[in-house]
Order: sequence, then structure tokens, then C-alpha cells
Amino acid sequence: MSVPSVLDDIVAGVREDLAAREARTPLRELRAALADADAVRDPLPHLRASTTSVIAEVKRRSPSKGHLADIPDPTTLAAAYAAGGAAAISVLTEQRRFGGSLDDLRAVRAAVDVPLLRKDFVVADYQVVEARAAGADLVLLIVAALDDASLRRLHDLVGELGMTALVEVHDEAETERAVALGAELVGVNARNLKTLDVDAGTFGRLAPLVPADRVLVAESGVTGPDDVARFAAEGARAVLVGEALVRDGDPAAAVRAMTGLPVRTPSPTAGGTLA
Ligand SMILES: O=C(O)c1ccccc1NCC(=O)[C@H](O)[C@H](O)COP(=O)(O)O
Repeated sequence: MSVPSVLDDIVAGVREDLAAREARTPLRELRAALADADAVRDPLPHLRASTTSVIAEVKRRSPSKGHLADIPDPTTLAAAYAAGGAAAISVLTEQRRFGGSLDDLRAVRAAVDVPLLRKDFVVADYQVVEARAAGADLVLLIVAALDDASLRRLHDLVGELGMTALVEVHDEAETERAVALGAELVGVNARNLKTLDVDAGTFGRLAPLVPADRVLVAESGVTGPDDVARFAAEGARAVLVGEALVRDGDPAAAVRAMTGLPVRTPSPTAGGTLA
């Protein structure tokens, strides 16, 4: 008998909660609500800059670390991230394991002008429409959680709604799938979803498999400017940071310190050059 992975377990809970929300508000009603949604804020111009950007995360707890921070008002934290120059803010909306919610996303939307990522375990069209209705500009799609048909359908839907997908990979096979999909924004997550260990070498291993015209984001285990400088030298245009920022007494300064470092853009022929 195979033991469910952490990801399987999280997705099972997500599907249960999703069914309950869908029973309350059918997809067609949610789609109608999009007529009143604010315009999408395009994150790509900022993320394509030749110096590092930060996607700063609102994260209360996690399966790997348990409690991380009391965040009674996510708008205060989001305002600090924006003041520090965050290119985007990631709002974890998964409730059971991360303590987030769509209410957090709505509140942050009303409080700051930067693009927002819905960080969740998205497996259904409903969650994409819900993300836009709540004010998201980006949606995380985790390749490991989706078969090819679902990945393509959700990626297309994110684009149809004017948003950008952050397509997340953990290994070579997933990276190939993300590239074949045509993902413009590719997140390399260093956290192994089976062991939950972070391997700082994952980004350097997978980055060369991604064509130079895509935007690479290094995710998980980023603790400060030294890590950012290392990932930038390996081609990361942005880092996605949760724990280090929510635990920092001065999150605006922490974001600022990770922003604006030179990024190494790979040349089509070899190694790469500093942009
Ligand atoms: O953070 C976890 O423990 C985790 C476990 C299982 C699936 C996803 C998980 N985290 C989601 C993330 O990708 C991180 O929140 C994000 O990359 C920021 O990571 P960090 O800076 O290490 O908090």
C-alpha cells in the first residue's frame, strides 16, 4: 500500500474545502462576479528587470516548520513588503496547513498596489476564477500536483483571465513539463515535497534547463541577501521568500536588502553574462 505524500494529503483537504465553497457559490455565479473585479496588475515588467526582485509571502505556518508568525492583520505586513519594494506579494490562501484564507487575499488587495500571487494548491478551474475574484494577479500552479491536461487547462484559464501563472517545479521531469507548457514564469522550489527538506542546490541544477526568455524564480529556504546573490548568479530574477520575512522584525528592510542585486542572464551559447 502506498503512503500518501504531504502533497497528496494537502490536496485532499483542499478538494474537500473546495467542494464546500462550490456548493455555496457555483462557478457561474463566481464568474459573473469577475465583471466587478479590479484590473489585473501585470507583474512581469518588474520581474523581468535585470536586478533581483522579491516576491514576499504572507505565511503564518507550514507543514515543515509549524507556527511561523502571528499575523493578525496581513495588511500591515503587506504594507511593509510594499514599502520595502516587493515586486509582488504572495498570499497563502490554504487554510488547513498554512492558516491562510481568501479573506487575507482580499484584505491585502485593498491595502497595497503591488501584484498579488494566490499561493495555494490549485487543482480546479474554480480556484482560478476565485483567485481573480479575490484580487489575485498571479496564480501558483504546482506541476507535481497536476497531470498534463489539467496543467494546460489551468494555465490557459489563468491567461484567459489576464493573470500570470507561476509554474512551480521541483525536479528535471517537472521542469521539462513546465518548459513544454510555455510557462513564462517558472518557480524552482527547493523544498522536496516528500521529505520537506530544502536543497539549496536544486535551483542551480534546474535553471540551465529553462530557456533564457523565461523568468526564473527561486523559491523556499531563502534566508537573506547572500542566498539571493547566489541564486541571482545562477539566473534567478526573483526570489519567493516566506519564513525569513515573516520572522524578521523589519520586513521592509529585509525585502529592500534582497532587492536590486545583479542577475546573471544565461547566454544561448554558454554559461551566461551579467545583465
Ligand atoms: O513551507 C512548507 O512547509 C511547505 C510544505 C509543503 C508544500 C509547500 C510548502 N511551502 C510552500 C512554499 O512554497 C513556501 O511557502 C515558499 O516557497 C516560501 O518558502 P520559505 O521562504 O522557505 O518560507
